[in-house]
Amino acid sequence: MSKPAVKKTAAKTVAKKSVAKKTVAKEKIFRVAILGFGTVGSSVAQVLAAQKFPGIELTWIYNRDIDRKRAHAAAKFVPDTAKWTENIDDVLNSRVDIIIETIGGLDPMEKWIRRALSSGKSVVTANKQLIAYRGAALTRLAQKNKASLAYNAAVAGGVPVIPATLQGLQGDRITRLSGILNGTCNFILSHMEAGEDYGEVLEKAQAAGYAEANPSADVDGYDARAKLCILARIALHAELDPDAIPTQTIAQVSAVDFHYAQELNCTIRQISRAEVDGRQIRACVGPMLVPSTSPIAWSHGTQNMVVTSGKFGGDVVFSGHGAGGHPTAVAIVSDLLAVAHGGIPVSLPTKKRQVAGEFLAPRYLRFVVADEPGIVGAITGALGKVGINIDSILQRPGYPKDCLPFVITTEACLTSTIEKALRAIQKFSFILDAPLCLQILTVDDKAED
Ligand SMILES: NC(=O)C1=CN([C@@H]2O[C@H](COP(=O)(O)OP(=O)(O)OC[C@H]3O[C@@H](n4cnc5c(N)ncnc54)[C@H](OP(=O)(O)O)[C@@H]3O)[C@@H](O)[C@H]2O)C=CC1
Ligand SMILES: N[C@@H](CC=O)C(=O)O
Repeated sequence: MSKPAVKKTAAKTVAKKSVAKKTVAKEKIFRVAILGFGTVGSSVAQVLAAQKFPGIELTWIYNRDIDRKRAHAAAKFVPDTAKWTENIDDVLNSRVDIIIETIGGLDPMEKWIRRALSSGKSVVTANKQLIAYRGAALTRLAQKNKASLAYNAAVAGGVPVIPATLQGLQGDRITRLSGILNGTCNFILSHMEAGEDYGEVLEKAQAAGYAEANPSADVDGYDARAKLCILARIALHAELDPDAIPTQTIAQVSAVDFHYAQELNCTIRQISRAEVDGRQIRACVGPMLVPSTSPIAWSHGTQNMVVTSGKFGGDVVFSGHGAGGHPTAVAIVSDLLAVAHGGIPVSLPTKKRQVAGEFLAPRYLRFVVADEPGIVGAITGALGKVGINIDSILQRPGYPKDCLPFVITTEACLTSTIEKALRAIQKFSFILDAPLCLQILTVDDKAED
C-alpha cells in the first residue's frame, strides 16, 4: 500500500522541480540596447517605460552627440541603470542580448548588425532599406548564429503586416500585393485633397517625425519600393532588386489634379503594386487615381493599407498607422517580446525574380499647354496612332490660356504604349510641362488562378 504513496511524492517532487525550472527560464533577463535615440528610438524607450515588460531590461542607449540626447525630454523614459554611449563598440562588445536598431541606412548599419548577429546577439530593426537590400543575407547570418533578426517595423509602421503574413498567410499562394506603404505620402496627398499646399504639408510631416532623414525617399517612392521588396520576399517568396522597381514621384501632383480626380469620382494616393506574372514580378510605385468607393481612398493622414490577394484565401486587408514614433515603437517592442519569448517566424525558400514595370491600366493624362487651335486633335491623334482609346476629355473653364491644364483619360493600355505616345506628344511646341501620367486603379482586385 505504501508504494504508490512514495511514487506520488516522487512525482510531486519532479513536478515541483519542473515548475521551478520553468520559473527560472521565465525569469531570464534580456539585456536590450537601443541604437538611435530619435523619433522611433525615443518612442521605444517610452513604450518600454510605460509597460515594464517582465524580463526586459534596457541597458544601453547609443547615439552620436549623446549629451544633446540626454538633455532631451524623452531621456526621462530611460532607466537610471542604462548607460549612454557614443561609442558603438561599447554596445557591440557588451553582454547585450537584443539590439534595437533605429538609426537607418545601409552604411554603417549593415556592418554593425553583421557584427551583432555574428556574436549571437539578436537584432530588431525598423530599417527598411537595409532589409530590402540585405535582408536575405542577414537572415541567413542570424540563423547560422542561432540569433533572431526581426523587422516588423520596417513595413507599414504600426500595422503588423509582416508578422500576420508570416504566421497567418504562408498557407496561401499570394499572387498580388497592393496598397499604401508610405505614411508621409499619404499624409501629404490626403491633406492636398483637403486643399493644403504640397510644400507646407511636407514640412508638417517632417516636423511630426514621419518623413525619412532625406524626404526624397518618401516623395520619390524609394521608401515604399523598399517596403514592397520586403513584402514581396515574405508574401510572394520573390527576391527583387529594389532599384529595378519603377518609381514615380508625388511631387508633380498638384491641386488641379485633385480637382479633376474629383470629377472622375476618384482621389490620388501613392500606391505600391506587385503581382506574380509567370516567372517575373510586375511591380511599380507611384501616385495613382483611386476610385472614391475603394477603401484605399479612405486612408487619411499616416494610414497605410495593404491588400494581399491569395489563390485560396482571397483578399486580406491590413490597415493602420504606417509612420510615427509610437505606432512604430509598438511594432518594435512586439518584435522584441517575440524574440525574447523564442518566437520562430516561418521561413519558406525564396527565388530571385526579374521585375517588369509593364501594367495594363487605364491612364489619367494631365497636360499643361499654351492654348491654340488643334491641340486636342494633335494629342488624340498621337494616342490613336499607338492604338490607345480615349475615355474622356476634361477641361475646366477659368484657367489662364497661356498655361492651361486639361485632362484626358484613356481606356486600359500598357505602360510601354502610353510612354511611346507621350514621347511623341512631348515634342509638340504647345506642351509647357512634362505631361503627368497616372494609372487609374480599377476595382479588379481578384486573386489570380
Ligand atoms: N519615423 C517613422 O515614422 C518611422 C521610421 N522608420 C525607420 O526607423 C529608423 C529611424 O527613423 P527615425 O527615428 O524617424 O529617424 P530619426 O532621424 O528621428 O532618428 C535617428 C537617430 O539616429 C541618430 N543617428 C543617425 N545617424 C547616426 C550615426 N551614424 N551614428 C549615431 N547616431 C546616428 C540620429 O542622431 P541625430 O539626432 O544626431 O541626427 C537620431 O537620433 C529609420 O530606419 C526609419 O526608416 C520606420 C518606420 C516608421
Ligand atoms: N517615412 C516613412 C516612415 C515609416 O516607414 C513613412 O512615411 O512611411
